[in-house]
Amino acid sequence: MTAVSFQPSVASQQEVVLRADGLSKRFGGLLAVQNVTFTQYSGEILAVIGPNGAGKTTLLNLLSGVYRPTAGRLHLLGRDVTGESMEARCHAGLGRAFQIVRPFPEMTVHENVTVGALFGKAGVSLPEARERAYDLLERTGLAAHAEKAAHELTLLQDKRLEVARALATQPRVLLLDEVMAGLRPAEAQEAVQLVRSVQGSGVSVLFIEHIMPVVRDLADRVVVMDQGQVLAEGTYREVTANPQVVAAYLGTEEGLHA
Ligand SMILES: Nc1ncnc2c1ncn2[C@@H]1O[C@H](COP(=O)(O)OP(=O)(O)OP(=O)(O)O)[C@@H](O)[C@H]1O
Repeated sequence: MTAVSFQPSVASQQEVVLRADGLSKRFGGLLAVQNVTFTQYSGEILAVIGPNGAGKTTLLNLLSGVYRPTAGRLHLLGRDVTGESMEARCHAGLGRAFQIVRPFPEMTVHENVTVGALFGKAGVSLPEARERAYDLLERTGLAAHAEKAAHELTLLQDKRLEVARALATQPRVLLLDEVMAGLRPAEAQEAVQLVRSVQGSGVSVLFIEHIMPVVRDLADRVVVMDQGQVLAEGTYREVTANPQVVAAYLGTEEGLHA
């Protein structure tokens, strides 16, 4: 398989926020991620898609520092973070929101986000963290629920809380792991607006998503993975017209848009 080289003309003028060079991850006999190379530019929304088992979650775990790569390097904002922990990457500007939301259930919504603010950057005082948390609750549409216990939230509100907690760490790059999963179409549209507003605040977003209309609406660029490798890279229109991509999704256009 050959990865399609893609050089965005405008983005190439911009700062590189994330650069993966030949990232690989082996689990025993399985190369779950193989020689993955891509660049993300400042302000871009980059989607990572691919059929089940393609290696997307493993790649996200390599980016956020859950796993160390078997081979390859990762640069965050020009700095080599390959050997650094999740915490160090978080302090360096990488935030992550998870598919399975795990807030502290007995703490209030506001307290949950305050914890994120305290965790993210060294030297943030408690009053500053509390202030930032209120600001983020406004931005993520949760202000009216600030004093509720986190376990009282609906699924959509949970996802908003997860994004607010990740933003509280003041990331330059936000990784989103299938945050639309389980949402009804109208709720997914609300979540799309939230991600757009995150981008509007100057944060670059890299997301894994199975829901193709969400990918179409959000992604400036799409990286398609299959069997651990980058199969194609380009705009949504380019990658969905690529016969190799169509073939990877069960060999039919319907598979791609299912
Ligand atoms: N911790 C692990 N140990 C062993 N194998 C693993 C581990 N994590 C993932 N794998 C394997 O690596 C391959 C890629 O899995 P991964 O979860 O990254 O794919 P994915 O694209 O995220 O899939 P999905 O869309 O179904 O979530 C799969 O074959 C999976 O079984």
